[in-house]
Amino acid sequence: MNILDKIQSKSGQLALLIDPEKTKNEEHLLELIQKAEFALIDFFFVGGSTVTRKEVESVVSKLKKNSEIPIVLFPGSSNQLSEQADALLFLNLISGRNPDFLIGHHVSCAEEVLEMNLEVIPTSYILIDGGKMTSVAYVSQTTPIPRENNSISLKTGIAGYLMGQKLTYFDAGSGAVQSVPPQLIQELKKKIDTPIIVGGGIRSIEQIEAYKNVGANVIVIGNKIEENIDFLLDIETYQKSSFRAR
Ligand SMILES: CC(C)=CCC/C(C)=C/CC/C(C)=C/CC/C(C)=C/COP(=O)(O)OP(=O)(O)O
Ligand SMILES: O=P(O)(O)OC[C@@H](O)CO
Ligand SMILES: [Mg+2]
Repeated sequence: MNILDKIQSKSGQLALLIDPEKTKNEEHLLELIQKAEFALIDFFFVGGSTVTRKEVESVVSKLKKNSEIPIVLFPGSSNQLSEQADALLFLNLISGRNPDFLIGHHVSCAEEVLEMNLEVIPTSYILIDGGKMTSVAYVSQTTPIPRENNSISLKTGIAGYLMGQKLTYFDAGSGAVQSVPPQLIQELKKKIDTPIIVGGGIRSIEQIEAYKNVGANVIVIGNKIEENIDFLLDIETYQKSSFRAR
């Protein structure tokens, strides 16, 4: 099954966001992989707003060597590529109006990406205000959509779909204080049939459950696990109890 089909296949899948700038120690990465496997994590997302190609390649090759969990590139720029990954989110930052993040990075890496053996997934990337300035907003020099304005967020999601994007990623930004309103996902799900990813500031099993219930296909967790790797043990317990309940 390709990665987009796997994303589409059900709601409530989990992605662990690995920031290569914060995983330079191999021992730590191996512990992360082992705990992620026990926790039945569905995807590794790899990327960051200020990461170099060398850092991406090094982390991806270690993940590939030590795990079967699919690796999805979540790039902050046109140089965050690695042929050893399984898929690339070809992000279009459509909540913003910065041409570099709408088309510039894409042109820079176009020929190279076309020749790579990667599944390329055209993705609407929509930043929602998460209650603090985030690295992504700063680096991309874009303004997130006001959190309470579901109408703009919804229309942006629909516009991306009409432009042919295969996936919508709502992000409140790494370390957000408030995560994306679940209601937004519920509303967009009623209107379009492509899958939805949500991330930014997700720190509890209750939030994971809430996003799963509104039909989010993939729920991304980064900072919470960077701060406390044992949150993966809570996820393991949750996953095993929800599998039993089926
Ligand atoms: C087409 C290609 C290859 C790239 C597109 C480039 C675009 C449009 C990127 C979107 C904007 C952006 C900068 C996204 C970064 C996403 C990301 C991996 C965020 C993770 O945030 P961190 O950088 O980890 O934040 P911290 O500083 O909190 O760690
Ligand atoms: O690090 P956190 O806050 O979990 O955010 C994950 C990701 O969606 C950020 O782009
Ligand atoms: Mg980070």
